[in-house]
Amino acid sequence: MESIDYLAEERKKAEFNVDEMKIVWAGSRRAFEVSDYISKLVADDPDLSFIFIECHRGIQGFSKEERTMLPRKELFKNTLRKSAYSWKHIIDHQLSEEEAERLRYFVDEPAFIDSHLGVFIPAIKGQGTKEQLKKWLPLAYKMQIIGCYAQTELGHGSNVQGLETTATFDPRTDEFVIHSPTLTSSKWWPGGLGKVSTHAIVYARLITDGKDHGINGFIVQLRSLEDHKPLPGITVGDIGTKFGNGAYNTMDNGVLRFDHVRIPRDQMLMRVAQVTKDGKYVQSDVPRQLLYESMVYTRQALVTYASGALSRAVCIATRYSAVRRQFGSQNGGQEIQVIDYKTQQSRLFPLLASAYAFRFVGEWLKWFYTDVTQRLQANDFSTLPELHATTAGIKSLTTTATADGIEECRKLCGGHGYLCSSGLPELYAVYVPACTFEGDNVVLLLQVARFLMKTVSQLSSGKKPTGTIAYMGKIEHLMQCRSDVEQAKDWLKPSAILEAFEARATRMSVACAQSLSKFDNPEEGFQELAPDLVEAALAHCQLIVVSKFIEKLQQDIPGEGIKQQLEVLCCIYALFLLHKHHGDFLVTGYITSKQGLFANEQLRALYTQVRPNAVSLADAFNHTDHFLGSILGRYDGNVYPKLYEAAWKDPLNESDVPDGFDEYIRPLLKQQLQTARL
Ligand SMILES: Cc1cc2nc3c(=O)[nH]c(=O)nc-3n(C[C@H](O)[C@H](O)[C@H](O)COP(=O)(O)OP(=O)(O)OC[C@H]3O[C@@H](n4cnc5c(N)ncnc54)[C@H](O)[C@@H]3O)c2cc1C
Repeated sequence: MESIDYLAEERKKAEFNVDEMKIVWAGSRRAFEVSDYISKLVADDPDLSFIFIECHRGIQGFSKEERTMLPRKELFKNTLRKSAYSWKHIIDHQLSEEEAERLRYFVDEPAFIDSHLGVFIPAIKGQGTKEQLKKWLPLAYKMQIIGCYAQTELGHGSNVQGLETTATFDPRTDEFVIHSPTLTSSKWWPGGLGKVSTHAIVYARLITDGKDHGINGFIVQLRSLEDHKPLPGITVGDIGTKFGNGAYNTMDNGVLRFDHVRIPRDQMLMRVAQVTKDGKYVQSDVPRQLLYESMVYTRQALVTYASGALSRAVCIATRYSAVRRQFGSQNGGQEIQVIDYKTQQSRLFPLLASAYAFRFVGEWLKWFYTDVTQRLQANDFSTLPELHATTAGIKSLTTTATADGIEECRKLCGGHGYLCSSGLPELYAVYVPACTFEGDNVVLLLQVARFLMKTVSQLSSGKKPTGTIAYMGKIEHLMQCRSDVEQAKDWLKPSAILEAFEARATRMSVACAQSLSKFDNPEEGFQELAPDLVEAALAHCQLIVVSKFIEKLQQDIPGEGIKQQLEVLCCIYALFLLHKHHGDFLVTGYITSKQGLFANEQLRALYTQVRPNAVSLADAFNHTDHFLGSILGRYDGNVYPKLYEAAWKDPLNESDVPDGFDEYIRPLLKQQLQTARL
């Protein structure tokens, strides 16, 4: 039977070509085609016809339907099955590395394989010598070994220098002895460690000849490759159930302890520093920051994932807001679609705009990361500090905004948003640790602040700032200029927006630097002023996102109405931030309160402009119903019958009379609690 599209009227209102926008969203026609093909491969799961996999309740293929209802052990086993099944797909369909990454993305289930491919392999690539790459990468790429990234300990995460695990060199046997000297030195959190990984990159204090040389990475085998049992001296397990149903509980985040475990000397990752046979510590000319290159890689990737996660929540909330009606029926007509309420628009449309903004800054960050890594190969390390600060800052900004945005989308869906079948609770639960892993978001902004303070302090020495901090080169102008906005529509000019964000960021950084200079001890000053420094760092990062969106619009973007829509979204993103952080712009003296009110007036007008296009802008994300995993966000908008249907699939509804009636409900009703066995 032909299905009805309940959102067809909304789709007819679009003032742009949705198919062309899908390509802009994907980054290129090729990227779109790969994503489209792989997402459908996963959603349709064609191999199911001949593969029979026995599983709890008959779950097969890439189904996600019952994930939030499964007990942890079954959930985890099912994830193992899906990972193996994905790997089989990758081999059977001879998928490229890019396609394989897309496949894992659309399978949409955190698993050990993510740590293996996403951090273990990049860590070896970034920190290993040529010989080490030759030995370990083929094994890892074929999954003959499975690895994880074991840095965080029970006692220390953010403070990497505080890690306690030791790697002491024994020149007699040419080995390192890996040891966990205290309870707090237990490795704690690494994904894939608990139950699956056979190997780990273990970060430990390198000790040779009684001297501590700081933290270094070591490849350590944890489990037998025959029976998967932990090797002698290794204690390893899962750290326990995490937040939410389903969600990140598919991942075996682990705990690991070492009791004097010996590994050969050549399992120390030696690109940055070496230990010779006689125990001499030799630092190479490669900067120590490269030790954390894999974190930089992961952080830039997390920015694109942020746009993906936010776009899912926004897609669900936008479609549902167009389906949902409340109040305002006249003469027996239909009630108002909740998407037409200005309050709904003022909460939803900035998130829609943010999803696009994060997409474009993610695209740019990927380019920047590639550019810096190419320079590194030519021993040019000049842009490495900027890359560190930028990936840290943009990861922090986008993941915080995305986690908050998903929760806002849940609220935008009212009561039904609280049901797991809306897809939003699980999306939030699975996403929110991104604010913590790969660096706590506040700690990351403090790193950006250090970079900014250094930049400001170097301005007087004549060092010309470049790249994302080039704007500081215009410090004299930016410290004294005033906004020339005279009416609301003047805020549509990219130059007006850009100067506002540059002036605000510069003034906040300079104010922090001036306050810092009053302290005799700069470190004490930094601690005291940390909240202001975090705000200055955020202002700088918001400027980057806004400026990259504006830069994107300067490119040639073909397609009917595409550029106009993106211009509207760009202005919504920037003016929403200006409205939200109104105080910053006022206090730093760049705008008057009247100009602030103009920004808000313009914002409201932009919401009206985006309204007819909202559903189509969400369609342009090209999410399949399988990937969205949401009844509220269904493409066809057929929400109510499907919600009703889904309720009856809950295990509680398997019988009319619940298990426990005889023991606990009947005695209550019959006033027999005194004799009941409770
Ligand atoms: C789901 C998940 C997966 C993970 N996967 C891995 C993995 O694969 N491998 C791995 O090694 N680790 C992993 N981790 C660990 C993760 O990297 C750490 O949790 C993270 O770096 C934060 O460190 P922490 O837990 O020590 O937080 P803490 O640093 O203890 O943070 C606690 C609070 O203190 C604040 N704080 C800390 N330092 C400062 C400071 N200098 N100034 C101001 N405030 C500060 C923070 O902002 C935060 O509010 C994972 C964590 C999670 C949640």
